[in-house]
Amino acid sequence: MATKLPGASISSSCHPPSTKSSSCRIKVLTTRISIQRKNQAHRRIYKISCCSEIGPASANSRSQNKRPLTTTDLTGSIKDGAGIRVAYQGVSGAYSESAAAKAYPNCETVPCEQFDVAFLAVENWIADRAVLPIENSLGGSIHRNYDLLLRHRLHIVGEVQLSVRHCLLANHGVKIEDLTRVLSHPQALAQCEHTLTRLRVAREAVDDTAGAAQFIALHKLKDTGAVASNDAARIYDLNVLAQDIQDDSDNITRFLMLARDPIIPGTDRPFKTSIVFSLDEGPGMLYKALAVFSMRDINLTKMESRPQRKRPLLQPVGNNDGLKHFDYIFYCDFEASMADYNAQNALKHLKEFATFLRVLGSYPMDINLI
Ligand SMILES: O=C(O)C(=O)C[C@]1(C(=O)O)C=C[C@@H](O)C=C1
Repeated sequence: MATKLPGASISSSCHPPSTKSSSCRIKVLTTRISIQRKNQAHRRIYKISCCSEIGPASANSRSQNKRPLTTTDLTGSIKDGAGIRVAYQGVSGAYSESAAAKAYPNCETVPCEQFDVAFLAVENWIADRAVLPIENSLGGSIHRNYDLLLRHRLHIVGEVQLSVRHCLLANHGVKIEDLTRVLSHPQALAQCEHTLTRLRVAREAVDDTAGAAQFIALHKLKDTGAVASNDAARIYDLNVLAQDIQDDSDNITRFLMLARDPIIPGTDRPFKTSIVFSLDEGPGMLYKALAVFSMRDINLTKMESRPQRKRPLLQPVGNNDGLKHFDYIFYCDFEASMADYNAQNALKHLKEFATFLRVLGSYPMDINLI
């Protein structure tokens, strides 16, 4: 059968990165997304159109003997990830790819150049899910992804916590004392602050940890190392000069899984809900907002404030007429499911005085750390 996707359909001048689905013929393009093909150095440009279509490659490619799908097939495949394409930022060997594999073990991963490309890949049906780092126990929040959550319309459908163990990688024959420079993702460099200071090497930020490993391997650099995973060492054939170089052995990154549609929240296991809201300026406003949770005994697990990009400066009321101050939006995670009346009432209450409120997702908590 032809795969006619609802909403925006996709077209491209080359084949999609999927090796598993070959039944789609893709054409006509307007918006461009560059996605790095897994395990390949070259990049292919994918283009997306709102008016194009995905059709059958040919009548011959249709499978004659396929049995009809059942609901069991669907629920099973979401859980183990079979047939699901998961976009992540970076190249093969990035921690985000490991997070994707933890969430959807048999999924097909789709490497993307930037975080916003991963959002677009899902919005435009190139991928089914995006997996994005949101916070790290040593480095703190990944602000870019907070901003993108608000800018895009995807829903959080899950979270994954991953223990991140960094290695210092170099080409074969290179010794630690040969290194004058180390490349990695800014978060990874921050997580290895002490080790890198001790080594007295210059730090250079690149888009992702595995990209740093790929770069030093490709250019056969003898004076430059990379902070990346054991997987990256294996994939790009690099030597591991040092293991576990993060400042604390408990280095955990929390990733979010995003989808075009929300999941139906349950009460059968621990759930978390993520919201974003804004408030009027005034004393005690944030206190009042947080009280809607505390008075219902709902535990908050994370708060993050970000400047409102469209209204960064506020003209205050009262006698400070000349002064302007910043206007913020608040991201908040709490331990409750939106299927729970208590949580619904808390949000109804918050809505009475919040100037803006959006539920980003209600999803099962990750309680298995790996
Ligand atoms: O560069 C990678 O490998 C990533 O997956 C990104 C990222 C991040 O953005 O925090 C993910 C986990 C680690 O905390 C370091 C880097």
